Amino acid sequence: MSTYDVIVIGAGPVGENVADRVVQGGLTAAIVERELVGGECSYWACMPTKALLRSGAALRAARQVPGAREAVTGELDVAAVLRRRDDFASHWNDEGQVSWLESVGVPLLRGHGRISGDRVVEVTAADGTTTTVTARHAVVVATGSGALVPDIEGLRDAKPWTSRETVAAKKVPARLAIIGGGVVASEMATAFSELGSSVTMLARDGVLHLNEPFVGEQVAASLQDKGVSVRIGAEAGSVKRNDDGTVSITLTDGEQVEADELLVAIGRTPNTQDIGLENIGLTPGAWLAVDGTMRVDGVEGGWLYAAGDVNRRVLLTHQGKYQARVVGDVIVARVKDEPVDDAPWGRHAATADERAVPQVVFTEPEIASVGLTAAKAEAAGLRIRVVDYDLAATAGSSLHAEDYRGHARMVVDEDRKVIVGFTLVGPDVAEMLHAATIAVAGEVPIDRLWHAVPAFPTVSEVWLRLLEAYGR
Ligand SMILES: Cc1cc2nc3c(=O)[nH]c(=O)nc-3n(C[C@H](O)[C@H](O)[C@H](O)COP(=O)(O)OP(=O)(O)OC[C@H]3O[C@@H](n4cnc5c(N)ncnc54)[C@H](O)[C@@H]3O)c2cc1C
Ligand SMILES: NC(=O)c1ccc[n+]([C@@H]2O[C@H](COP(=O)([O-])OP(=O)(O)OC[C@H]3O[C@@H](n4cnc5c(N)ncnc54)[C@H](O)[C@@H]3O)[C@@H](O)[C@H]2O)c1
Repeated sequence: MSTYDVIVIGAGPVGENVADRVVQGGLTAAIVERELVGGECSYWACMPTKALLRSGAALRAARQVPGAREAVTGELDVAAVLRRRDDFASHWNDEGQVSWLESVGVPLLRGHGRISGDRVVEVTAADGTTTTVTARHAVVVATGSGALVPDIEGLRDAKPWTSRETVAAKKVPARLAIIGGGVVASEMATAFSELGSSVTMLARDGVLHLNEPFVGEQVAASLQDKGVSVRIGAEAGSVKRNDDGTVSITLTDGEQVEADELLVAIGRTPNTQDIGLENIGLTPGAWLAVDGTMRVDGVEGGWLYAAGDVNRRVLLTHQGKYQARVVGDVIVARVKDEPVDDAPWGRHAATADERAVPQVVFTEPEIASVGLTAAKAEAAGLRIRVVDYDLAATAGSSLHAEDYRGHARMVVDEDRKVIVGFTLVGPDVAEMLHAATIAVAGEVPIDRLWHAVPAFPTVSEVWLRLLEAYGR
């Protein structure tokens, strides 16, 4: 039996960062991983999806600028795009990340981790051997999430693609159907239509419908321009994999959709089914509810923490890594009996999870947003003012691309005169997002923002236009 100060279960981006932070704080930590060190993000999510999307975006960008456009004489090289994707997924080999763990002094325990009692974790290796490790102070669950597959008749038997199979696809299907209208569905519809698939998107609840309304409208319109059949309101009733390998989807209105592959992208389920939660009075398969310092609710002694996707606060890598820094620091503070600062915006509170989550969706157009939408701000009881501006109406955007189309929205809390939400839609808006994140997280007063002068001629001049529209 080995003992460490902290044991982390799951070496995705979040678990890795928890372990690193704990060790930086002077404690010992070991990490348990059953698959690849680096987790979903490195091999089947963020990195390979963005690699699949980037070549198409670069081609579009060149085609939107006269002079460059004339130099583009061909179409996307699909094989080269897939090779680049393979490189960004490190060929599904985690040697690089294992070396990093070694370099930061975190032992890796390969195998499936299960909590068998208070602060005790059993690790079952691939050959079936089991090792028991004990944590002196804390166990952190960072086991992430997997694709949710709904109970639709015939769906599981039809062996649909989840995000994993789609992201790692060796060839591009001629016809791809997608159930879902969220982030994965929208990004993969963009990527695969640009790689040559004929895509049908069954977006029961709309396209990116949790964002500002203009987001889904613009993304749906652009997908349609690419030839994607965007079926808002369409719901799959049953699914069948045919003898010739194709898939037939019967919609609830009776219509039939035929495809070569079917991607199911309707959200995530927590990886907590088989981690021993029943041994400590928690429910297997449930999301782990946590307090503001990521300590799991209802565990006597307060030794269990959960960070990243598994706590359902925000299912994004950067936000999970932010939680990891909070967890690592708060465990160290508690062990060393140092003050815990878990007040809003304190060092040991993941306040931004509720107030300032940035996200970029790499569709065409790109979506960059932070904080609350107007609808969510109103639902939260804030007295707001919404300011909109046409992103195409700046000198910077007209230079950036011919026929630039985009939109910006700023949501102002009228009682505090600070921005609580910001959304940008348009080509290459991703890199403009951090200014908005700073304004929202920093609660920068509108009056002071007038002194943050955007450089001319950049697209970010939209900040000045939004302030002018708001008035002084
Ligand atoms: C297609 C797709 C694209 C995405 N794109 C983006 C993006 O562009 N930007 C972004 O911010 N987010 C993106 N996300 C979300 C992002 O991937 C997740 O938020 C992130 O991976 C969560 O990190 P995590 O460490 O919590 O979990 P994971 O990355 O899921 O890692 C959990 C790790 O725990 C291991 N594990 C699980 N159970 C056990 C066990 N019992 N014992 C041992 N090990 C275990 C798993 O093998 C895994 O390695 C995307 C998601 C998907 C599906
Ligand atoms: N660029 C990024 O930041 C990025 C990219 C991909 C994924 N992600 C993360 O991964 C997570 C998972 O993405 P996702 O797209 O699977 O989930 P999602 O929650 O973004 O979207 C799921 C969609 O499916 C719909 N839906 C739910 N049940 C359905 C059903 N039975 N039939 C039809 N539609 C149904 C929902 O209304 C929603 O529109 C997201 O939370 C996101 O944060 C992020």
